[in-house]
Amino acid sequence: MTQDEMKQKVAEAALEYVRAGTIVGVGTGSTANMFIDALAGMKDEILGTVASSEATATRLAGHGIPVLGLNEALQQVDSLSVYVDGADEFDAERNLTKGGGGALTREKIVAAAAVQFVCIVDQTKQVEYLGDFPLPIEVIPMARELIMAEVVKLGGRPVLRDGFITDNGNIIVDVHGMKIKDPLGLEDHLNSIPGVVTNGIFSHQGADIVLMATPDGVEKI
Ligand SMILES: O=C[C@H](O)[C@H](O)[C@H](O)COP(=O)(O)O
Repeated sequence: MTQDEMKQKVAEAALEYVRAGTIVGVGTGSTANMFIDALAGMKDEILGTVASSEATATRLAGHGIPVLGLNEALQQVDSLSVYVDGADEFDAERNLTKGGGGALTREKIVAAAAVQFVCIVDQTKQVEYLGDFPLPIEVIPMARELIMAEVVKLGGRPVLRDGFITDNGNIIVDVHGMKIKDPLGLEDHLNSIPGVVTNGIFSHQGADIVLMATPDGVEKI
């Protein structure tokens, strides 16, 4: 089975967590895109969606799936019923690294607004420790050098994501070479540096359920 076929299977499996009459948070990336395509079959059953990026909003709208702003949604309901999104890495405690597509900040916000975070991945994303995948940090542009210097002090190798601007108008610094043994502590520490918008460790907003596709089927972790 190819990686794309595994992504397809796990995207379809996530439909089980979509409840009729609710607002659904939708992630960003190639796996989330397959979920969006599958969700199109349920578009008349749900109240609407909240998108974690402009790209996701465009894809949802292309299927005729209603897209609401988060503020608008939370004026109608107390919380989103579920947030479905992919990840770049996950560990046994369902801590995640996200932001390979640069959508980490809005993803974290939408995840925080949902009762349940269902993460959809294929088996290539499973790790013992986060950090093999370079950790993205969304940064206010004027703070770039300050933050890169702080990352070096922590033992990481910061690399500016060349020519990339987030949906929020900021830049991304990818941190290479970190073995992340304390995801919660590093998430908090990096977020305490002035100029950091957020970083791609999802430990506070870790997944409630990871659905992992393997060639033998979809496992629930
Ligand atoms: O910013 C991007 C997101 O965090 C994605 O969820 C993550 O990069 C995984 O994407 P994919 O499903 O394409 O591997």
